[in-house]
Amino acid sequence: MFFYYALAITALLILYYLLLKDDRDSKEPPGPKPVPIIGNLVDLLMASGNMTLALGNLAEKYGEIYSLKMGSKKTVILTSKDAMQTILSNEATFARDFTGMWTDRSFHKNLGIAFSEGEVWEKLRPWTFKMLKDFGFGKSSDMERFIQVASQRLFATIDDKIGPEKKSCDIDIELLYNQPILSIMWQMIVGDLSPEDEPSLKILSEKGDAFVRVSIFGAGIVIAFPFLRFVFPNALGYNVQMDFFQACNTIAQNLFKEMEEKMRKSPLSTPTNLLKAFVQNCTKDPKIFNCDNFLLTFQDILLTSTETSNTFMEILILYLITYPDVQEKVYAEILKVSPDERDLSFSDRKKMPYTQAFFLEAHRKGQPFQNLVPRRALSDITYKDYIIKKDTIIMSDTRLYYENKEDWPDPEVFRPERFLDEAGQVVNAGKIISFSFGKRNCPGELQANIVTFLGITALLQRYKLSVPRGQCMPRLDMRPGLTSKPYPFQATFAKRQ
Ligand code: HEM
Repeated sequence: MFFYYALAITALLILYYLLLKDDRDSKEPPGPKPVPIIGNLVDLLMASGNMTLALGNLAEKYGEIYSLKMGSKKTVILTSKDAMQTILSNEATFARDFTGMWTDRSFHKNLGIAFSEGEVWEKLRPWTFKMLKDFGFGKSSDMERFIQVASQRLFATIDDKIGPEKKSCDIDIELLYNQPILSIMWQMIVGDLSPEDEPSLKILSEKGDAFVRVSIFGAGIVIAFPFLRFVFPNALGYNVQMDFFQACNTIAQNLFKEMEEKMRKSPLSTPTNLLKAFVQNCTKDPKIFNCDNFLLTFQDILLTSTETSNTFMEILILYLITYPDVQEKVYAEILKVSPDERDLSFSDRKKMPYTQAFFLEAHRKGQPFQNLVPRRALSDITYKDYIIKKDTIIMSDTRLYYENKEDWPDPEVFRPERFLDEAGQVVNAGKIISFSFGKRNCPGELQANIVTFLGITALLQRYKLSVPRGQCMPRLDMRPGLTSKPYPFQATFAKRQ
């Protein structure tokens, strides 16, 4: 009998120890006490039903940097610009949370750009973005051509919907720009867009849209408990996500094989696009330049560029219809630089300060990437009096920074003028942090700016946008997901005379 009592007491003591144990070092940032297995999920849920709001709400109690446990993962959350800028610029944070579907999609190997680290990341990221720049990305005249092709295709679809009899029609904005942006990226990787490419683009676009839709659901839970993807693969969207990756891989593999074949026939031809340059490098440095790494680079470029830029386009359209006076001011600048309705070029933006201010304010208020992309500490890091331990996941939340009254008087108001000085020139552009910090920041910032500037100005040259008659004003809060995006809404597209 005594033995069983002793056993029961020991079990209770172990349970008590586990429940109260906090494996945090006193120098680690403060935070709510985690419980075994689920970590701080209850604290997050109690802070808000919306994960992206919950992170900010906890920061109000614990400060600009605090600790949480996502399941068993040690995590710190950064909420001030100073903490993000200092910590994310530290090279000891140039790694990612490489778990769950991110490892499955890359065959459990260190591949590609967005989730790789060490030598692969150090070589592949600068090489890829240099090539994209040499072959069009960043040279605005080539980009302009890519964007014109994509815009013409989109306008033809919209005009078709309006029809010959009418002057306007209502259009769903959700994912409207996914396919046009995808086609721009395709041209940048492959060099052009031929009719034979259309089926591949259609598959990527459809499966990409499905990927984005399911990835909204369950994003938080799967981060904390990656194994759940195998337990509930349908409910958590895992099957759809893997289906998209599989489709990307099949298409990228075919492109790679076809190019290998072409290069065998004429090995000395000069590369004119990223794909060709990649295949050509395979003989020189096969450790980095191989088919697996091409598949993941292809996936990464599509994944990182399409969803983010499409979300930002949705945000821009949302604000243009919600604030018609802002739309009129942007349109007035378009007319001023292009009275004869010629296509704008990226360099025109220098003569359009209000439009630039509109884009900056849309970044501040819309926050397309409110949580940036989590990093992982490669070694212990010191920030002020705190230590972030090796292998801690580092998450950011830009909301409190963008909403604080010291940096932004009247932060709740959408007011592009806050980015203009008295002479009407752009100021404070450096206060926008959507593209993150340090050498692991977003390498596509310039390209994203070119695509969204030319995409929106071409749209406004052709159509006046408004809230459809009889419909309520669209919601201005964002829904959480891979990016924070507007809730589905419609806009009326009326052809300008
Ligand atoms: C409005 C549009 C965009 C926003 C707000 C955005 C923002 C971001 C952010 C916050 C990160 C994470 C950086 C970090 O960890 O510190 C990132 C990563 C990345 N972005 Fe963008 N991005 C946008 C568009 C693009 C475009 C158009 C491209 C490609 C052409 C691109 C390519 C990438 C890549 C490859 C990474 C991973 C970088 C790495 O891990 O080294 N992004 N982006």
